[in-house]
Amino acid sequence: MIRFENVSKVYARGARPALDTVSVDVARGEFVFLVGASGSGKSTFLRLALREERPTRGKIYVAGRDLSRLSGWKVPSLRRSIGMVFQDFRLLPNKTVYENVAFALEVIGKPRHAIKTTVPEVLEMVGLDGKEKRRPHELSGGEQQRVAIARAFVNRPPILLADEPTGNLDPTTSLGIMRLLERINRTGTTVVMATHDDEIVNEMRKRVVELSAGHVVRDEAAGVYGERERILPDTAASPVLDAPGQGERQVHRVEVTPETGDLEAEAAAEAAAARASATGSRVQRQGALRRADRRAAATGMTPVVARTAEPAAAEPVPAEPAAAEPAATRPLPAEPAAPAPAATERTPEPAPFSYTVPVPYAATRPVDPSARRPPSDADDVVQQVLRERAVRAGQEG
Ligand SMILES: Nc1ncnc2c1ncn2[C@@H]1O[C@H](COP(=O)(O)OP(=O)(O)OP(=O)(O)O)[C@@H](O)[C@H]1O
Repeated sequence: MIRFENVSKVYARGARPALDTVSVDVARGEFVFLVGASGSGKSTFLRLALREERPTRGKIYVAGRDLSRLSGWKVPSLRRSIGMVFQDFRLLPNKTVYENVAFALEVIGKPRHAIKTTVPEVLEMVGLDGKEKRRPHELSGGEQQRVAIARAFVNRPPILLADEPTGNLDPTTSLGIMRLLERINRTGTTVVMATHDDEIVNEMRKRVVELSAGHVVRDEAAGVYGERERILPDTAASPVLDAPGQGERQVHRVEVTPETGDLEAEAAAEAAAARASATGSRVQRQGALRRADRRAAATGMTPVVARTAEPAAAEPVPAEPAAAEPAATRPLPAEPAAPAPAATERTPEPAPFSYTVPVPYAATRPVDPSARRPPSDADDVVQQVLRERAVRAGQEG
């Protein structure tokens, strides 16, 4: 259904190939996770399959078409056979849920009566019946992603490509989205999903293709996410706080060191710190770190980096299962335990645990405010911490 033969892609100003001699064959009806560090080439792979980019070398076949021979006027026909879902939903803000989905059919010239029957069906399938008249800003992040999936799937394309579709969502909502994508896959649709979500990849046990600096370094049936340390070295910089089997959980005081003055990045960093210090499991904390990294990235900042971690206190806990344990024996971790109201109040010793948002990078990704997650408890905590900090600063000043 999708075949890359020795495909390389060098962007005009790229220092190195974004993809380098990549060969991947995705059969009809498969579900494939594309994993790899930021910049490893996942989105480039998806864009090439969509003919948004053209390869520098190599051949790409999608839905029976040789993309190198596809003339420009046939590209819309190719794209009709591919549904695309993005991390930031990309809904039309002034259109209702119904209109957003109907629009995808209108632009390909579907008759009005067909649209009238198809749209309600697909909205019911994604669990949004009753919300047809809402606009995107009146929906939660998960609901917005469901609309985006409905829009991508309403034409029943044989292929669905998803670029970090759960990147802006909390774990429970992400799980619902994954169930939906799995259902779509069971209808026979081939799904290729780029993701950093290790919990989901480990849970679902689908084929995993791992990219590293533009090379395929792993192609594994029923695979797992892989070594986080290798794929995401920034979170690996954080020593594992309670390694499995050691039987000890460490409680940490949290100090956040934002260097940018950017409130949103600061909030994201602080949420990471607060969540990471909450007494959850190792897997939960790693999930919290990852989500906070994503949130920091969504604000246009580099991911949160854990710099140091030392124990401030210890309490016994039972040993944890390893993250890579088979899905059958490891339920998807729950949302991390609610962080303490102010992490800094939980232990008396200062700053053994420190986070920083090192360098802002000029917004390479525009931030769509409508794509942001609705506020969570953790956000309230962040706001409270920031308010307290402002009060303290006022007192000291
Ligand atoms: N339009 C572009 N022009 C120049 N270089 C680009 C362009 N798009 C991507 N790149 C570069 O190509 C490489 C691969 O980028 P790509 O977006 O495919 O990675 P990714 O694995 O999807 O990353 P992420 O997980 O952060 O989304 C990176 O080095 C990136 O900087």
